[in-house]
Amino acid sequence: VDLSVSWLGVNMENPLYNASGVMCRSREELDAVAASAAGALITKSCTLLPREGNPEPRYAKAPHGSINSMGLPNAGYQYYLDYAKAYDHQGGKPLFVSVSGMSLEDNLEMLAAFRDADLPCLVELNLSCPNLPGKPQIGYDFEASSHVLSEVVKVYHKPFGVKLPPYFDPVHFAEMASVLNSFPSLKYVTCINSVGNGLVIDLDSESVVIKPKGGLGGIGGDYVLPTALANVREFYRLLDDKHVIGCGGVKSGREAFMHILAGATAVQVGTCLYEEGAACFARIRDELAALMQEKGYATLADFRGKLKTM
Ligand SMILES: O=C(O)c1[nH]c(=O)[nH]c(=O)c1I
Repeated sequence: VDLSVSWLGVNMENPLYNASGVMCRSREELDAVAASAAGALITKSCTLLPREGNPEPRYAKAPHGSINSMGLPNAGYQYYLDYAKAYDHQGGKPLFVSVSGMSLEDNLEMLAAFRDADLPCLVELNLSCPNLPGKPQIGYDFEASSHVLSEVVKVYHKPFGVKLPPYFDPVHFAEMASVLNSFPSLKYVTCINSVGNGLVIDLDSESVVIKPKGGLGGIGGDYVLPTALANVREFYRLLDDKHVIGCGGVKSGREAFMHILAGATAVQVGTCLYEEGAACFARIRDELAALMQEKGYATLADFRGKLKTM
């Protein structure tokens, strides 16, 4: 079977890569993803200046997934710009850069720097960090999203993507799709970011499991698969001439297959990568290949977006 994906001028030998935020904050972590069976890699969302992030513990494994309130810890955009400048873009694994400025001005300054560096990597603008106390998720404010994107396209003229929060209402899917469709150079969306502000309780200690925000954090893993699949399918259906990247609940070839069936061009792995390590990519890749073989599909295009309804 052929697991390759070619999209937006990049070629991936398989559709799997890390979710931004997991195994991608340092060059050592990024190199580990690049050295694994992953088909691509994406950096931790970056800010203008380096950030420590929230107090620890700020990530915890939960019975069916994970909770995190990292608070955007990152080395600052220059670090990832330098990594991108040194990266072997011809090596066959596309590098994506995630940008999540603390303000529109910061986003524009970082995007101008990436523009001027004229690198082959694709930029993913994060509109959905749920863990900055006092800062609402841009993606939940349709007017703010439209304003941010209007300013972004004045500065950044190359194709780019956005990381979206999960939506839970058909009216919201339609509203956000309408905003996104008015930006032709916005060529992909990654659905979904963690399900914001969940609360995991440990019964033995009768306590929350992470320190920031009284224990509130973004939820990932098995808990979010149905929501992730719904967002992939709805935006696949509603967006014009854009790709959808699936993220959420992928821990085997089965969930990767589901995301692609729902319309995903490629698929990111977060919680499972955090817990299992980079070996998960070869395992999930092989499971996906076996599933395709079993079902008689030779390529991803044979079943992409072909989810049956009743
Ligand atoms: O807390 C984080 O750093 C974080 N955590 C997430 O779950 N999603 C995000 O986009 C971010 I920027």
